[in-house]
Amino acid sequence: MTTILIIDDDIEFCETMESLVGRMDHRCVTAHTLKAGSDFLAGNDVDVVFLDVRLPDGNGLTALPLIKKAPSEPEVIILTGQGDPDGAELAIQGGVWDYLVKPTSIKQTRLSLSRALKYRQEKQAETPVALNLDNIIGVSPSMRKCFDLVAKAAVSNSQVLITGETGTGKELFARTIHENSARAGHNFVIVDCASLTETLLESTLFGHRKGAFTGADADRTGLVKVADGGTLFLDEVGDMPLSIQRSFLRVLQEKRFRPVGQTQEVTSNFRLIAATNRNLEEMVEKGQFRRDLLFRLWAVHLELPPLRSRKGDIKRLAMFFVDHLCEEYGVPNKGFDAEFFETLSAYDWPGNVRELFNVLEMAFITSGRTTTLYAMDLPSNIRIKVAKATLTRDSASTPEAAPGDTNPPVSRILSETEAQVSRHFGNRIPEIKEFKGIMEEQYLRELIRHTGGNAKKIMQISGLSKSHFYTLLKKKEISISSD
Ligand SMILES: Nc1ncnc2c1ncn2[C@@H]1O[C@H](COP(=O)(O)OP(=O)(O)OP(=O)(O)O)[C@@H](O)[C@H]1O
Repeated sequence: MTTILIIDDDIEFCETMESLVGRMDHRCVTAHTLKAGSDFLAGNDVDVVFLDVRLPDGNGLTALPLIKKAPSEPEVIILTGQGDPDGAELAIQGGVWDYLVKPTSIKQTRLSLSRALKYRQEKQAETPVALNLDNIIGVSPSMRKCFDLVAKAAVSNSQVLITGETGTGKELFARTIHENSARAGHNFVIVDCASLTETLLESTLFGHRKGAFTGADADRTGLVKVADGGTLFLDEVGDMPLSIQRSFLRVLQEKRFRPVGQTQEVTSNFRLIAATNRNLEEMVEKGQFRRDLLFRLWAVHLELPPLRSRKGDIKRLAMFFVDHLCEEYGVPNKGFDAEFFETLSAYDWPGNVRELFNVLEMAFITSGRTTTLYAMDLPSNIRIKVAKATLTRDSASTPEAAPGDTNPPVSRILSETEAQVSRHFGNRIPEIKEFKGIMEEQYLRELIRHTGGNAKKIMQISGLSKSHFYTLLKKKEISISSD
């Protein structure tokens, strides 16, 4: 459903907008401060933001760049009490869709909103959808942005620079770009610049003739040549010595090079994807990386987010990887106890997806033949860190705050339902009874979690009678203490 966010401190105006937007069949959310609006944008998909200029905690125009950079990259319409030509100019330069001065007519507001939404729809339809992303898991807005870039990179031939912390999937994304590109029928060649000495890196990249240096007892084809027609993936490019950066820049420009000890040049039509977890701009400033090479590398820049900033993906990644382990070990699929996921989401994952997969494999092995994975199966160092962090957080937060999870409860119910449905039914649409059953179960689990199992709050929020609530728990086999 299309979501419209109104950031305005005029409560009466917000109510008028809510009714206008509601009549257009869109969801409308209001925020009366910049902070409340930004918090909502950080965790939710928003299509259009109506933004006031003078707000109690700051100026809307100053906050515009941050609002435009929110994960869902919303369109922005400025709706201000004071018309100001300079402000309008500033806003348009900042990429706003429209600049309206209050009071505006209903017709004008509707028209502006409809146009912004139409533009957004067209913009989103531009993304190629035929990508094969079978091995990449992620539904968070930041990952969806990465998929859009993968799609653009796959249809182009330009250099790609992938940055991100260790274990965020740089190699996986590089391979995915290659496999979705016109070069897929040729080699995907990996060179790890960090693991080779300067001399070895040079001969690995460009090849050498027999006898070119001590130990060169046979001709060797360089990996740049092996990547002819395909993709060369330079991992840890920040570790490439300056002397090789110079020769490599020439190879990138001319697509020809001379193997060590050979007089004739060799050509190679390769596409370069480079990756690093280092800050190349900083390295350029310190004279450790060539600026001209950096400019060449980042024709397309894909920045992979750390796992701790997209905790909504942890559950799907875990289900994907444990299913894969079950298949590999030839055992029936395993289920998960709710606390298992809670512990995973409460941990910070400094080693990102690689660390998550290692931990899951340990838990999988510990669980032996049992058909469910419990938090107890996780390595004790993780459980201890989570327990300590939760204790510190609990003493400072409200009882309703779930550890490590910043999504609103309704989003959690919906995303849990979606995950369960896709797990059980794949692409098939379930019967309505089955679907309702799953949704009902997720609602109950979230309700218990949100209230910490407090019966009075449960009845207040849900409107259920005690007996009805306990009948439902029994039917769904949910125990209030373990959930
Ligand atoms: N979004 C994802 N979906 C599924 N698997 C993922 C995802 N991201 C990473 N992985 C898996 O995590 C592991 C680490 O990924 P990868 O080696 O690509 O990370 P990296 O960023 O290149 O790490 P490093 O910087 O240490 O070289 C791999 O097993 C990869 O398949």
